[in-house]
Amino acid sequence: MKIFSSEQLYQADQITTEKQQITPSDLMERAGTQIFNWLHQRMQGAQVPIHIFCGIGNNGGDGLVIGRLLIENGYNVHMYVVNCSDKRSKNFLINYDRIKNVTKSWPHLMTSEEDFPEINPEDIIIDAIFGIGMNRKLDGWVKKLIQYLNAEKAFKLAVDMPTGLYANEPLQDPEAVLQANHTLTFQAPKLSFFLPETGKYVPFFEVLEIGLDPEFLHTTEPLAELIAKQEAQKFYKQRQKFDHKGTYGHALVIAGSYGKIGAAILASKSAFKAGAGLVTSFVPKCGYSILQTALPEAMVLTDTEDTFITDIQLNFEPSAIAVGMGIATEKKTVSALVKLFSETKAPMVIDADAINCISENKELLKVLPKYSILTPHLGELERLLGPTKNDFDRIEKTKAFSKKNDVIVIIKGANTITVFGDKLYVNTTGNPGMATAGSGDVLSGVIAGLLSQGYDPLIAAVFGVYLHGSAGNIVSQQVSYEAVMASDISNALGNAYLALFEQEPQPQEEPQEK
Ligand SMILES: NC(=O)C1=CN([C@@H]2O[C@H](COP(=O)(O)OP(=O)(O)OC[C@H]3O[C@@H](n4cnc5c(N)ncnc54)[C@H](OP(=O)(O)O)[C@@H]3O)[C@@H](O)[C@H]2O)[C@@H](O)CC1
Ligand SMILES: Nc1ncnc2c1ncn2[C@@H]1O[C@H](COP(=O)(O)OP(=O)(O)O)[C@@H](O)[C@H]1O
Ligand SMILES: [K+]
Repeated sequence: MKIFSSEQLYQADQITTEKQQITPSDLMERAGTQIFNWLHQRMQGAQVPIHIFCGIGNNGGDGLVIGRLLIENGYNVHMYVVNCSDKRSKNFLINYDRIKNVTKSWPHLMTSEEDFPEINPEDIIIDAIFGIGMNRKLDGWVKKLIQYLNAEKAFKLAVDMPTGLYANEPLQDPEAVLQANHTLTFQAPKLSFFLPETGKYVPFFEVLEIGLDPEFLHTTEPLAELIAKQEAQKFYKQRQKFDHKGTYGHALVIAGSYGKIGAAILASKSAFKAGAGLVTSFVPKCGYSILQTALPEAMVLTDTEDTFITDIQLNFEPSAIAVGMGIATEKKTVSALVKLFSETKAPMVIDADAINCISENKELLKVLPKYSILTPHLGELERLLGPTKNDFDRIEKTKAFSKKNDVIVIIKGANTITVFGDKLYVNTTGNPGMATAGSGDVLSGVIAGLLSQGYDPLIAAVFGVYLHGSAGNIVSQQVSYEAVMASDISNALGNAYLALFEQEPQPQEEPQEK
């Protein structure tokens, strides 16, 4: 699914009305009707008080449409206009006027704190104050209204987006954002829904299609691509009957130091689980017996040094490499990386301490192999790029880094984002159970396993992140978030592959009346 910017959505809006020869208020009617249908299906006429707060732009216009349709269908509706400006949009006014046709109780005009209504915990609040058109900080009584609504226990449903958030810009005032329980967003999710500073205000959302021009949606390069099952399925490469282990490549995992040999085991095992034909683990000498015992399928090469890596001597040509997990940042390890980066042709995942080595020794950037995949968590990313002001600034700086160095960067987090030049891929799988030691090592192994099977680096990155999160979801459903361990995620990779093509359970049909 595509994530469009607010500018692109306005453009889509305009093209749609032109091509479909409809008015903007027809489009607003579609949008409002979708939300009404959503509510009607769930409420089935229940007389719970519904408080609709409408701004003075088109988000407010949507709120007026929803209110009209609810009133027409006999719901218990209370409408308010958050009258923060006299500059009401044309389509707001059209729908303001239409309210007359269905009720004698005109929406309550709010102009100060004195107008805040009483709301009970079991009521419903609909936030149609601002959507993608909010263009400055909320202040005065409007900010107080948001805080007043946040303090209420009533269920809060945001129309298009919670008031106070921008679709694709950083948050300005965390104290002036509606804490929606659920958001119904039109046509495409917004980037801010997926970033830590803003996504916390969008715990649940659904996308409602409003029939924007399919050609525009199809041909426009989006701000970002959302990767869910449907997208991930397309990446999968079917195995052929006469394939043999050579077909799936020989992955090399360079990992571990004294006390951190587990990182090498987790990554090597995950490379196997992702489908690599052969896996060799390169570790300091102290890791030899540990690896041979813990992972008999892997071949092991060792450094001359006992406790950390100093010189990576190979006796084969790897088809893919994952390097850096638990290797520490000793001077000799940095020299080994310089040599590896300069001499190796295989596609490479660069993780953890290998990223820290780059941050501390910028000369490594000069030899960074093109199309390498860097997998930093936020701490590692900031060490690499320097401090960033907010989530959006971080993305922009990562894009610039990716372009400058011709590499793919995976920003790990709740919604991991893969960055390649201006392209962004936002992952949808994963859960807080994965915030556990070693889960990043598993990811590096998975991506190396995909690379070794011949997946293109960008696809290996995006698909690997999806599979890794999906495996994490499978584990957490079995054992709780708390009990997820990295080795469980690795073990669940097989089920993550199976889940890719599993049919979603169909909703049970109501039994027919005899
Ligand atoms: N294609 C689509 O996606 C479709 C979108 N649709 C809907 O339209 C919504 C976007 O509508 P929109 O452009 O009218 O913007 P909206 O969010 O109502 O606010 C703008 C108004 O608020 C004002 N204003 C701004 N900031 C302010 C502030 N801090 N404090 C005070 N005032 C402030 C600003 O005034 P001004 O800056 O001119 O003073 C302007 O009047 C979108 O979210 C969706 O719900 C559907 O109907 C159909 C298809
Ligand atoms: N709250 C979360 N939701 C989803 N995924 C998460 C969450 N927290 C962590 N993860 C995932 O777990 C992995 C953690 O990686 P990392 O921090 O490098 O772990 P480690 O260094 O211990 O191996 C990343 O892939 C990240 O996306
Ligand atoms: K809203």
